[in-house]
Amino acid sequence: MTAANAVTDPADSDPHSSDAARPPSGEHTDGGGNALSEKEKQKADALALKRLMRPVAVPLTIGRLLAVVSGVLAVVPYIALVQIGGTLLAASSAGTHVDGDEIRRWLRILVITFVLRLAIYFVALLVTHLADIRLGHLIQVRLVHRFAKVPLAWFTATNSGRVRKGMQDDIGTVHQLIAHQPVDGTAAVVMPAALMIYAFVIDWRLGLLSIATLPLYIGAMAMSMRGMGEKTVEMDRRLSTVSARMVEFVAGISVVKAFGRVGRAHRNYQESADEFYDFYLDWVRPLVRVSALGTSFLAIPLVLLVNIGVGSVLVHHDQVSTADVLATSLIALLIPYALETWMHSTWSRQLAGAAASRLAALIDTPILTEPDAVQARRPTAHDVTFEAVHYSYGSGPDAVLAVDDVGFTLPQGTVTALIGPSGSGKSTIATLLARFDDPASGTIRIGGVDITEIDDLYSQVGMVLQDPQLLTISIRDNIALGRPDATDGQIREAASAARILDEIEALPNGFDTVYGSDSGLSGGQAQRIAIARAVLVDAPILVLDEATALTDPESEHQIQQALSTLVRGRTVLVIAHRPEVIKGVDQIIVVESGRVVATGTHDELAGHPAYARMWQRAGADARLAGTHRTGSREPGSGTTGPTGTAEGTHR
Ligand SMILES: Nc1ncnc2c1ncn2[C@@H]1O[C@H](COP(=O)(O)OP(=O)(O)OP(=O)(O)O)[C@@H](O)[C@H]1O
Repeated sequence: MTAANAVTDPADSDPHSSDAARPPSGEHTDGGGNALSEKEKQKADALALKRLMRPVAVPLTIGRLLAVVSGVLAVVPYIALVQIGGTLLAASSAGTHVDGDEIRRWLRILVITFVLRLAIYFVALLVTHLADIRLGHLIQVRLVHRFAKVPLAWFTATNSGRVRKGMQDDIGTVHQLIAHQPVDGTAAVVMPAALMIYAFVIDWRLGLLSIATLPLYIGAMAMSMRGMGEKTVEMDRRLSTVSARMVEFVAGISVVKAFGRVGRAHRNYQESADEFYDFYLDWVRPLVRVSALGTSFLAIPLVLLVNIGVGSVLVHHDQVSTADVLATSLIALLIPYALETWMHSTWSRQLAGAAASRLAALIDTPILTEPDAVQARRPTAHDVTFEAVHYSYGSGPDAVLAVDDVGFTLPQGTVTALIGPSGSGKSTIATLLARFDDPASGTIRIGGVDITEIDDLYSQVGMVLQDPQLLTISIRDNIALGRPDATDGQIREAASAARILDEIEALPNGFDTVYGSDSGLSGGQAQRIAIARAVLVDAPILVLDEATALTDPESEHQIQQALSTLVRGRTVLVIAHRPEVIKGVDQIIVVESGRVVATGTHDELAGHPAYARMWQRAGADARLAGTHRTGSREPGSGTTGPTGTAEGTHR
């Protein structure tokens, strides 16, 4: 098992295990998808936490044991104090010399145990902090590995918000628990327990006095803690919503601003923030009153009054010594402090439980099955077949059926255009070929091999999407993304084939220019860099999202040229958003409402009603926009269509 895998059991990460079916929000359901009760949720949180902490269980146990030793050692300075006080008082009441050796001996013991206790405490914290750093790293590595295999369709704005919260906030919340709770929480129980026992050993009445106000405090705190678990979970859920809404808002800010709808888009975030504020205020207001009352029972003046006041009476009746009273009074002052620490660590534990649940859910995000290392295959031919493929976005009543019983073949070395109205399922069909997600049913094969069994599918299927997806790294690395071992010569060749070499060299830092940081690029330039990337990968099958729909004629021309080099000799599937770009292709597949309604060449489809509808729609759109720059005609009109992406790409 690798370090990264150690965060969860291999069985835990099985995408088909019940855990994998858990929603990624950290919201719990039972096997049947029913919501769990708050008690069950807390139990699930505790289990998730235990599971998350498993890789660092040993150092955490060491931290706890050291905290026990440190807590017990905390008693010794008090014993020394009582002994020193007793020696001084005995000498003063007998009118004899103070036994200096005795005093010095107890002073030495006091100092040594005090320093030793602090040192052990420090080592305990060091051990747990190192464990925390290791665990944080393991979780991050595990998450990154997991996300690399998660279907792209999963990365909605809401899930991306959850990833951000998991990677940043939740790992931070769990830190408190791993690095501090084992030591502080253990010491907070052991130290007061040991001190209390010692107080009872000194005198049972003084022992009782040292904890006299404690029941009142515990009563008040129990009242304020009622329903705390449920409230904490609720608070966390609401915070997650606020966080997800904020991410949604920020992700769409450019569009929102462009349409002057900041107020409306902001409303979702504002509403969730307001709801959180109201919830928090309602919860905390009465809590503060009760806990203020509880804390007053442990106030120093009250504790001293009870201990020294009643203690003096006992001294007066010669039942105990003054030193005994002083020692137990000091112990009485320390107990509330330890209690506070304990309460704090209980609270941290609850918060961390919810955070751990969310992290566990992220770690278990369902992934695409990987081909078995032994059975993984490489196709020798490069024709593509879709057989009875179904695919839906989401599940349950909200599921959107995007691909409905789709079947077709892309013969090797041909260009096929997918065409259909907006929302008909073109992009979904095309991205299924690159395994952005797996179909709910049906099979996709390359050269007769099921794509789920193909080793390194990305060397078989290249993609050029409308959004070129450049990263904030150098242009060189952007081009070499799919082939990091490519030489400079190969990268330059790819850039040249994509008609972008001269423009890259004209940049201040050439290929070293960091995209988006040193320099921005026009849409057309970015698109050609994406084409250079695909040229370099040299995959025999290519998925092409018609990339020129939104560019100006000059850019379109350059992209056409780059694409014509790229598609040569490959099996190509073009997602055509405009019918006028498809006239020269080998095959046209018309899609409507997720179904293939017609297949053939432009001429074969000339009389087909679905194909005719496409052209009518395109004509209407162009007239509406007043930008019918291509002069397209409906099929059968006897006029040749325009030169478009696919025509330009036809071999
Ligand atoms: N991430 C998503 N979540 C939910 N539904 C989605 C998602 N992406 C697409 N859909 C839905 O799936 C259906 C097919 O969408 P798809 O993007 O494949 O169509 P398209 O033909 O490529 O559209 P366009 O030409 O506008 O790009 C549509 O109903 C769409 O609303």
